[in-house]
Amino acid sequence: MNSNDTTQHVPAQLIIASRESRLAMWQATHVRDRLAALYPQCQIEILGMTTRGDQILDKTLSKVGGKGLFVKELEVAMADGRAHLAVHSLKDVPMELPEGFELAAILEREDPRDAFVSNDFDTLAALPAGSIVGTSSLRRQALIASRYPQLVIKPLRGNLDTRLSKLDRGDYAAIILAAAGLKRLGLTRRIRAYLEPEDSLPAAGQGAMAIEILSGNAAGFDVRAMLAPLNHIHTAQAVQAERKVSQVFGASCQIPLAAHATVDGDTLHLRAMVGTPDGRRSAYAEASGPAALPEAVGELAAQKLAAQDAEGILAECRAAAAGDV
Ligand SMILES: NCc1[nH]cc(CCC(=O)O)c1CC(=O)O
Repeated sequence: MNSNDTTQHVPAQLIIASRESRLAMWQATHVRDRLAALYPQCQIEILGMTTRGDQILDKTLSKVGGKGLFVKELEVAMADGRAHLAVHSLKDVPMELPEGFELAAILEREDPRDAFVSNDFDTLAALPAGSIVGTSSLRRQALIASRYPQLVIKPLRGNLDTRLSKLDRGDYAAIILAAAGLKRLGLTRRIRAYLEPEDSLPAAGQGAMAIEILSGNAAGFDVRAMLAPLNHIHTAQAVQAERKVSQVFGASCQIPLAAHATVDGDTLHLRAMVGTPDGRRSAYAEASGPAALPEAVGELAAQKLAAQDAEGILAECRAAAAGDV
Protein backbone atom coordinates (compact mmCIF):
# COMPACT_ATOMS: atom_id res chain seq x y z
CA MET A 1 0.00 0.00 0.00
CA ASN A 2 1.08 3.51 -0.78
CA SER A 3 1.65 5.46 2.45
CA ASN A 4 -0.48 8.32 1.10
CA ASP A 5 -3.42 6.02 0.71
CA THR A 6 -5.43 6.65 3.85
CA THR A 7 -8.73 5.37 2.48
CA GLN A 8 -8.25 1.99 4.09
CA HIS A 9 -8.17 3.65 7.54
CA VAL A 10 -11.34 5.70 7.23
CA PRO A 11 -13.99 4.39 9.63
CA ALA A 12 -17.69 4.19 8.78
CA GLN A 13 -18.52 6.69 11.49
CA LEU A 14 -16.78 9.55 13.27
CA ILE A 15 -18.21 11.29 16.32
CA ILE A 16 -17.27 14.85 17.32
CA ALA A 17 -17.79 15.93 20.94
CA SER A 18 -18.75 19.56 21.40
CA ARG A 19 -20.14 21.91 23.99
CA GLU A 20 -23.67 22.98 23.19
CA SER A 21 -23.25 26.75 23.04
CA ARG A 22 -24.04 28.26 19.65
CA LEU A 23 -20.37 29.13 19.10
CA ALA A 24 -19.16 25.64 20.04
CA MET A 25 -21.77 24.09 17.74
CA TRP A 26 -20.77 26.40 14.89
CA GLN A 27 -17.16 25.31 15.36
CA ALA A 28 -18.01 21.59 15.55
CA THR A 29 -20.21 21.92 12.46
CA HIS A 30 -17.40 23.66 10.60
CA VAL A 31 -15.06 20.75 11.42
CA ARG A 32 -17.76 18.21 10.48
CA ASP A 33 -18.32 19.86 7.10
CA ARG A 34 -14.62 19.97 6.31
CA LEU A 35 -14.16 16.33 7.30
CA ALA A 36 -17.26 15.34 5.32
CA ALA A 37 -15.74 16.94 2.22
CA LEU A 38 -12.50 15.00 2.76
CA TYR A 39 -14.13 11.68 3.69
CA PRO A 40 -17.48 11.44 1.90
CA GLN A 41 -17.78 7.76 2.76
CA CYS A 42 -17.69 8.48 6.49
CA GLN A 43 -20.79 9.35 8.49
CA ILE A 44 -19.87 12.22 10.85
CA GLU A 45 -21.97 13.18 13.84
CA ILE A 46 -21.81 15.77 16.59
CA LEU A 47 -22.36 14.78 20.21
CA GLY A 48 -23.41 17.94 22.09
CA MET A 49 -22.66 18.08 25.80
CA THR A 50 -23.04 20.50 28.70
CA THR A 51 -19.83 21.08 30.65
CA ARG A 52 -19.41 22.32 34.20
CA GLY A 53 -17.99 25.53 32.77
CA ASP A 54 -21.32 26.14 31.03
CA GLN A 55 -23.32 25.55 34.19
CA ILE A 56 -21.43 27.95 36.41
CA LEU A 57 -22.68 31.34 35.36
CA ASP A 58 -22.61 33.35 38.53
CA LYS A 59 -18.90 33.39 39.34
CA THR A 60 -15.74 34.53 37.69
CA LEU A 61 -14.19 31.46 36.08
CA SER A 62 -10.85 32.03 37.75
CA LYS A 63 -12.50 31.38 41.09
CA VAL A 64 -14.13 28.11 40.21
CA GLY A 65 -11.34 26.13 38.63
CA GLY A 66 -10.52 27.69 35.30
CA LYS A 67 -10.34 26.52 31.75
CA GLY A 68 -10.36 22.76 32.36
CA LEU A 69 -14.06 23.02 33.20
CA PHE A 70 -14.90 23.47 29.53
CA VAL A 71 -13.02 20.45 28.22
CA LYS A 72 -13.24 17.72 30.88
CA GLU A 73 -16.64 16.25 29.91
CA LEU A 74 -15.55 16.09 26.28
CA GLU A 75 -12.40 14.20 27.30
CA VAL A 76 -14.47 11.75 29.35
CA ALA A 77 -16.66 11.12 26.27
CA MET A 78 -13.54 10.31 24.23
CA ALA A 79 -12.08 8.09 26.95
CA ASP A 80 -15.41 6.20 27.14
CA GLY A 81 -15.45 5.68 23.38
CA ARG A 82 -18.53 7.89 22.88
CA ALA A 83 -16.58 10.34 20.68
CA HIS A 84 -13.42 10.25 18.57
CA LEU A 85 -12.48 13.91 18.65
CA ALA A 86 -13.40 17.13 20.44
CA VAL A 87 -13.47 20.62 18.95
CA HIS A 88 -12.46 23.47 21.27
CA SER A 89 -11.72 27.16 21.22
CA LEU A 90 -7.98 26.86 21.82
CA LYS A 91 -8.14 29.71 24.32
CA ASP A 92 -10.21 27.47 26.61
CA VAL A 93 -7.81 24.51 26.45
CA PRO A 94 -5.46 24.17 29.46
CA MET A 95 -1.73 24.24 28.74
CA GLU A 96 -1.26 20.73 30.10
CA LEU A 97 -3.66 18.14 28.77
CA PRO A 98 -4.44 15.08 30.87
CA GLU A 99 -2.29 12.00 30.22
CA GLY A 100 -3.36 10.21 27.05
CA PHE A 101 -4.77 13.22 25.18
CA GLU A 102 -3.22 15.42 22.53
CA LEU A 103 -4.07 18.25 20.17
CA ALA A 104 -4.16 16.72 16.70
CA ALA A 105 -4.85 19.84 14.63
CA ILE A 106 -4.99 23.62 14.96
CA LEU A 107 -7.26 25.32 12.43
CA GLU A 108 -6.50 28.57 10.64
CA ARG A 109 -7.00 31.46 13.01
CA GLU A 110 -9.98 33.83 12.75
CA ASP A 111 -9.51 37.47 13.78
CA PRO A 112 -7.52 37.36 17.05
CA ARG A 113 -8.53 40.84 18.24
CA ASP A 114 -10.78 41.87 21.08
CA ALA A 115 -13.92 43.72 20.07
CA PHE A 116 -15.63 46.69 21.70
CA VAL A 117 -19.39 46.11 21.72
CA SER A 118 -21.84 48.81 22.77
CA ASN A 119 -25.23 50.17 21.74
CA ASP A 120 -24.43 53.77 22.59
CA PHE A 121 -20.71 54.38 22.27
CA ASP A 122 -18.09 54.00 19.56
CA THR A 123 -14.94 53.26 21.55
CA LEU A 124 -13.63 52.69 25.07
CA ALA A 125 -12.23 56.23 24.99
CA ALA A 126 -15.72 57.65 24.32
CA LEU A 127 -17.25 56.17 27.49
CA PRO A 128 -18.11 58.72 30.19
CA ALA A 129 -16.41 58.34 33.57
CA GLY A 130 -18.14 55.77 35.76
CA SER A 131 -19.48 53.74 32.80
CA ILE A 132 -19.80 50.03 33.46
CA VAL A 133 -17.80 47.77 31.16
CA GLY A 134 -18.45 44.02 31.18
CA THR A 135 -15.68 41.46 31.00
CA SER A 136 -14.66 38.47 33.06
CA SER A 137 -11.22 38.28 31.55
CA LEU A 138 -8.50 39.47 33.93
CA ARG A 139 -6.41 40.34 30.89
CA ARG A 140 -9.08 42.70 29.54
CA GLN A 141 -9.72 44.01 33.05
CA ALA A 142 -6.03 44.88 33.54
CA LEU A 143 -5.91 46.70 30.23
CA ILE A 144 -9.00 48.78 30.95
CA ALA A 145 -7.89 49.55 34.52
CA SER A 146 -4.50 50.78 33.34
CA ARG A 147 -5.64 52.85 30.36
CA TYR A 148 -9.13 53.91 31.40
CA PRO A 149 -9.10 54.11 35.22
CA GLN A 150 -12.29 56.19 35.17
CA LEU A 151 -14.32 53.17 33.95
CA VAL A 152 -15.92 50.55 36.21
CA ILE A 153 -15.35 46.89 35.33
CA LYS A 154 -18.06 44.37 36.17
CA PRO A 155 -17.91 40.59 35.63
CA LEU A 156 -19.73 39.21 32.59
CA ARG A 157 -20.28 35.48 32.17
CA GLY A 158 -22.30 33.18 29.98
CA ASN A 159 -22.19 32.31 26.32
CA LEU A 160 -22.06 34.98 23.63
CA ASP A 161 -25.83 35.37 23.28
CA THR A 162 -26.24 35.68 27.05
CA ARG A 163 -23.52 38.31 27.22
CA LEU A 164 -25.05 40.33 24.40
CA SER A 165 -28.50 40.19 26.00
CA LYS A 166 -27.05 41.49 29.28
CA LEU A 167 -25.63 44.43 27.33
CA ASP A 168 -28.91 45.00 25.53
CA ARG A 169 -30.97 45.06 28.71
CA GLY A 170 -28.75 47.85 30.02
CA ASP A 171 -26.58 46.12 32.62
CA TYR A 172 -23.45 47.51 30.94
CA ALA A 173 -22.54 50.55 28.84
CA ALA A 174 -20.21 48.34 26.82
CA ILE A 175 -18.71 44.86 26.83
CA ILE A 176 -15.50 43.40 25.44
CA LEU A 177 -15.66 40.12 23.50
CA ALA A 178 -13.39 38.19 21.20
CA ALA A 179 -14.02 39.31 17.62
CA ALA A 180 -13.64 35.71 16.44
CA GLY A 181 -16.74 34.43 18.20
CA LEU A 182 -18.89 37.31 16.97
CA LYS A 183 -17.70 36.86 13.40
CA ARG A 184 -18.31 33.13 13.42
CA LEU A 185 -21.87 33.64 14.58
CA GLY A 186 -22.59 36.31 11.96
CA LEU A 187 -22.65 39.06 14.59
CA THR A 188 -19.94 41.27 13.07
CA ARG A 189 -22.42 44.16 12.98
CA ARG A 190 -22.36 44.25 16.80
CA ILE A 191 -18.67 45.25 16.76
CA ARG A 192 -18.30 49.03 17.19
CA ALA A 193 -14.49 49.01 17.28
CA TYR A 194 -11.60 46.60 17.27
CA LEU A 195 -9.01 46.82 20.01
CA GLU A 196 -5.74 46.61 18.15
CA PRO A 197 -3.10 44.24 19.55
CA GLU A 198 -1.01 47.31 20.43
CA ASP A 199 -3.77 48.37 22.87
CA SER A 200 -5.18 45.02 23.91
CA LEU A 201 -2.82 42.16 23.31
CA PRO A 202 -4.93 39.02 22.70
CA ALA A 203 -4.94 35.94 24.94
CA ALA A 204 -2.82 32.95 23.95
CA GLY A 205 -4.71 31.01 21.28
CA GLN A 206 -7.48 33.57 20.85
CA GLY A 207 -9.35 33.06 17.59
CA ALA A 208 -7.95 29.58 16.93
CA MET A 209 -9.82 26.27 17.10
CA ALA A 210 -8.14 23.08 18.26
CA ILE A 211 -9.07 19.45 17.77
CA GLU A 212 -8.26 17.15 20.67
CA ILE A 213 -8.03 13.38 20.40
CA LEU A 214 -6.98 10.38 22.46
CA SER A 215 -3.33 9.56 21.77
CA GLY A 216 -2.58 6.34 19.95
CA ASN A 217 -5.04 4.45 17.82
CA ALA A 218 -7.54 3.89 20.59
CA ALA A 219 -10.46 3.55 18.17
CA GLY A 220 -8.58 1.22 15.83
CA PHE A 221 -7.89 3.84 13.17
CA ASP A 222 -5.58 6.82 12.87
CA VAL A 223 -7.72 9.86 13.77
CA ARG A 224 -4.64 12.08 13.82
CA ALA A 225 -3.82 11.28 10.20
CA MET A 226 -7.42 11.94 9.19
CA LEU A 227 -7.28 15.40 10.81
CA ALA A 228 -3.86 16.35 9.42
CA PRO A 229 -5.28 18.20 6.37
CA LEU A 230 -7.13 20.57 8.74
CA ASN A 231 -3.94 21.68 10.50
CA HIS A 232 -2.84 25.21 9.56
CA ILE A 233 0.89 25.34 9.97
CA HIS A 234 1.37 29.08 10.58
CA THR A 235 -1.44 29.20 13.11
CA ALA A 236 -0.09 26.07 14.80
CA GLN A 237 3.37 27.63 15.08
CA ALA A 238 2.02 30.93 16.38
CA VAL A 239 -0.13 29.35 19.07
CA GLN A 240 2.67 27.04 20.19
CA ALA A 241 4.79 30.11 20.92
CA GLU A 242 1.89 31.83 22.70
CA ARG A 243 1.03 28.81 24.80
CA LYS A 244 4.68 28.37 25.80
CA VAL A 245 4.59 31.77 27.49
CA SER A 246 1.45 30.78 29.40
CA GLN A 247 3.00 27.48 30.37
CA VAL A 248 6.18 29.07 31.72
CA PHE A 249 4.11 31.25 34.04
CA GLY A 250 1.83 28.40 35.02
CA ALA A 251 -1.02 30.40 33.64
CA SER A 252 -4.44 29.87 34.99
CA CYS A 253 -7.30 32.30 34.53
CA GLN A 254 -6.02 34.05 37.65
CA ILE A 255 -3.26 35.89 35.83
CA PRO A 256 -3.74 38.68 33.33
CA LEU A 257 -1.51 37.23 30.62
CA ALA A 258 -1.48 37.99 26.92
CA ALA A 259 0.57 36.39 24.17
CA HIS A 260 0.12 36.98 20.48
CA ALA A 261 2.30 35.74 17.63
CA THR A 262 2.28 36.18 13.89
CA VAL A 263 4.27 34.20 11.33
CA ASP A 264 5.80 35.93 8.36
CA GLY A 265 7.49 33.45 6.06
CA ASP A 266 10.02 31.60 8.18
CA THR A 267 9.98 34.09 11.04
CA LEU A 268 7.75 34.17 14.08
CA HIS A 269 7.10 37.43 15.97
CA LEU A 270 5.75 37.15 19.47
CA ARG A 271 4.49 39.79 21.89
CA ALA A 272 3.66 38.93 25.48
CA MET A 273 2.42 40.69 28.59
CA VAL A 274 1.74 39.88 32.23
CA GLY A 275 0.17 42.33 34.61
CA THR A 276 -1.78 42.76 37.81
CA PRO A 277 -5.61 42.83 37.59
CA ASP A 278 -5.66 46.44 38.84
CA GLY A 279 -3.57 47.42 35.83
CA ARG A 280 -0.94 49.11 37.97
CA ARG A 281 1.97 46.85 37.15
CA SER A 282 2.82 45.04 33.95
CA ALA A 283 5.70 43.61 31.98
CA TYR A 284 5.81 43.53 28.20
CA ALA A 285 8.21 41.75 25.87
CA GLU A 286 8.73 41.00 22.21
CA ALA A 287 10.73 38.17 20.69
CA SER A 288 11.38 36.89 17.18
CA GLY A 289 12.91 33.71 15.87
CA PRO A 290 12.50 30.81 13.48
CA ALA A 291 8.87 29.81 12.98
CA ALA A 292 10.09 26.22 13.04
CA LEU A 293 11.10 26.68 16.71
CA PRO A 294 8.03 28.33 18.22
CA GLU A 295 8.61 27.14 21.76
CA ALA A 296 12.11 28.63 21.79
CA VAL A 297 10.65 32.01 20.83
CA GLY A 298 8.05 31.58 23.58
CA GLU A 299 10.78 30.84 26.09
CA LEU A 300 12.77 33.88 24.99
CA ALA A 301 9.75 36.15 25.51
CA ALA A 302 9.14 34.53 28.90
CA GLN A 303 12.76 35.20 29.90
CA LYS A 304 12.39 38.84 28.92
CA LEU A 305 9.25 39.07 31.03
CA ALA A 306 11.04 37.39 33.95
CA ALA A 307 13.77 40.03 33.69
CA GLN A 308 11.06 42.64 34.35
CA ASP A 309 10.00 40.94 37.59
CA ALA A 310 7.14 38.92 36.12
CA GLU A 311 7.39 36.72 39.23
CA GLY A 312 6.73 39.70 41.47
CA ILE A 313 3.71 40.59 39.35
CA LEU A 314 2.43 37.02 39.54
CA ALA A 315 2.92 36.95 43.31
CA GLU A 316 0.77 40.07 43.52
CA CYS A 317 -1.91 38.36 41.38
CA ARG A 318 -1.93 35.31 43.64
CA ALA A 319 -2.20 37.48 46.74
CA ALA A 320 -5.06 39.46 45.17
CA ALA A 321 -6.88 36.23 44.19
CA ALA A 322 -6.43 34.76 47.70
CA GLY A 323 -7.69 37.92 49.37
CA ASP A 324 -10.76 37.84 47.20
CA VAL A 325 -12.45 34.64 48.37
N1 LIG B 1 -13.47 32.49 27.19
C1 LIG B 1 -14.58 32.17 26.35
C2 LIG B 1 -14.23 32.18 24.91
N2 LIG B 1 -13.47 31.23 24.37
C3 LIG B 1 -13.29 31.51 23.04
C4 LIG B 1 -13.98 32.67 22.77
C5 LIG B 1 -14.07 33.37 21.48
C6 LIG B 1 -13.55 32.70 20.27
C7 LIG B 1 -12.06 32.48 20.23
O1 LIG B 1 -11.25 33.16 20.89
O2 LIG B 1 -11.68 31.55 19.49
C8 LIG B 1 -14.60 33.09 23.94
C9 LIG B 1 -15.48 34.28 24.13
C10 LIG B 1 -14.76 35.58 24.36
O3 LIG B 1 -13.63 35.62 24.84
O4 LIG B 1 -15.38 36.61 24.07
